[in-house]
Amino acid sequence: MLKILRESLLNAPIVRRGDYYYFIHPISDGVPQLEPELLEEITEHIVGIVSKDFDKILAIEAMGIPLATSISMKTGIPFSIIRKRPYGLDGEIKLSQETGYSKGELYVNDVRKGDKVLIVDDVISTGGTLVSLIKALEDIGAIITDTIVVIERGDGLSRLKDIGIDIKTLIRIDVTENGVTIEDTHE
Ligand SMILES: O=P(O)(O)OC[C@H]1O[C@H](OP(=O)(O)OP(=O)(O)O)[C@H](O)[C@@H]1O
Ligand code: HPA
Repeated sequence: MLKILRESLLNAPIVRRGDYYYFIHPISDGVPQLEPELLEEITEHIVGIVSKDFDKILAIEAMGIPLATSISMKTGIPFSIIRKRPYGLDGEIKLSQETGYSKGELYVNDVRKGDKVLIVDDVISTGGTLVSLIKALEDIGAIITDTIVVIERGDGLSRLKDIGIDIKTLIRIDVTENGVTIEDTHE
């Protein structure tokens, strides 16, 4: 299972971003090109494991977008995007995003109290992005039916668990200067 994802991760190039070993992969970067077979394999898997009662998919810009598009087309459920730039719309919420190699802002629009949302993203690493986003959605009063992330690295998942947030991931990897190793595939 998840054969294409596993093989492609083992071939991922590594670059340094400060002290951070960053892997480059079609799902997390859009380069090398994203083959439809890989997207299909991942989408099938996601649709099979998430709770079915969401009425909106929330994608985190940028690399949550192809995943959300594909899940949306498979389920018929719409998606909106947590953007990196503001629109100034009524009710827009700004939050800080901190990863292992960057700091910035995210802007939530189009989520209301009682909305049942599925959050989707490509990678969890420090967990900084999801901690901020999930707190903001809880403040709005949205119901998070599931959070699904394709690739897990680092201690982000346990950081979320420590504050009572459970998410699902497809694969756990380790990244060093020599490349990616696969620690676990969550079938
Ligand atoms: O767990 P964390 O340490 O917060 O890292 C995870 C975040 O890092 C990437 O975001 P980035 O803004 O680099 O992504 P993009 O390439 O999708 O724009 C990824 O898409 C996650 O949103
Ligand atoms: N590669 C791609 N996307 C990421 C990474 C990484 O190493 N860490 C967090 N998002």
